[in-house]
Amino acid sequence: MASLSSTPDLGSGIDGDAIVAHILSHPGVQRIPSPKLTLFVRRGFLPAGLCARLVERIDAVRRPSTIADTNGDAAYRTSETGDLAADDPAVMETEALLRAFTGLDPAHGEPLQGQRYAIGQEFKAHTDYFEPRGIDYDRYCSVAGNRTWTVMVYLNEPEAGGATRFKAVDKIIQPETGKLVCWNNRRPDGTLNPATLHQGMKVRGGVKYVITKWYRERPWG
Ligand SMILES: O=C(O)CCC(=O)C(=O)O
Ligand SMILES: [Fe+2]
Repeated sequence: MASLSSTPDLGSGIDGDAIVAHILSHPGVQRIPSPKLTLFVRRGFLPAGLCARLVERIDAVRRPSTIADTNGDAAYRTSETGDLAADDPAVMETEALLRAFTGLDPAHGEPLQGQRYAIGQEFKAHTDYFEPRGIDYDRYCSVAGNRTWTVMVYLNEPEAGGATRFKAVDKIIQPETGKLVCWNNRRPDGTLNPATLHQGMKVRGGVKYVITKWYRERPWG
C-alpha cells in the first residue's frame, strides 16, 4: 500500500486517465476487461478488523435509505444508510487508505456512507451519476457538480446473495470482506457512461454491509 506522503493529488477524477494509471500502480488490482467501462477490483483492500469497526459505526447510525440518498429512485433501494462521522478514527483510517489508493482529492469526496442490507433488501439497477436533465439535478448537483468516481468496499460476506451486478458488461462481483470495487462514472472523453448501470442484488441469507464513497466534479461543501 502506498504511503500517504507518496499520494499524488489527482483532483476530481474528471481526468480519468491519471486515476487509472495511479490505481494500476498498486499490486493486486484487477481491471475488468471491457472497453465499455473502467472498473477495478482489489481483494483484501481493508483489513478485517477495520471492516468490523466500520460495521459497528454503521449499526450505530443507520436509518432507512430515503429518496434524498438516491437519484430519485428510493423505491428501488430498500437498504439502510448511515452517514459516517468524518472525525471517527475508523473512518479517518479508511479515508486515508482510499486517498492513497485512488489519488482522488478528498475535498471532492462526499462523506463516507455505509449501507446495510438485510434479507430481501436490494438496490435495483441505477447509475450513481445524476441525469443532467433529471428533476433532481439542481438540488443534488448545483454546488459540487455531478459524480465522477465511485469507490465501494464490502465489509462482510452475507451467507447468500448480495452481489453487485454490472449488466452492460455482464459482470457480477461477489461480496467478500475488505474487497474494494471502484469505477469511473464517465467514459475516457469525460461524458457520462450509461454502461456503469449496476445493482446491489437481493441478500438471500445473512446481512450485507458496504461503504461507499462518491467523488464530485467540484469540491464538496
Ligand atoms: O450494494 C451494492 O452492491 C451496490 C451499492 C450501490 O450501488 C450504491 O450504493 O450506489
Ligand atoms: Fe450505486
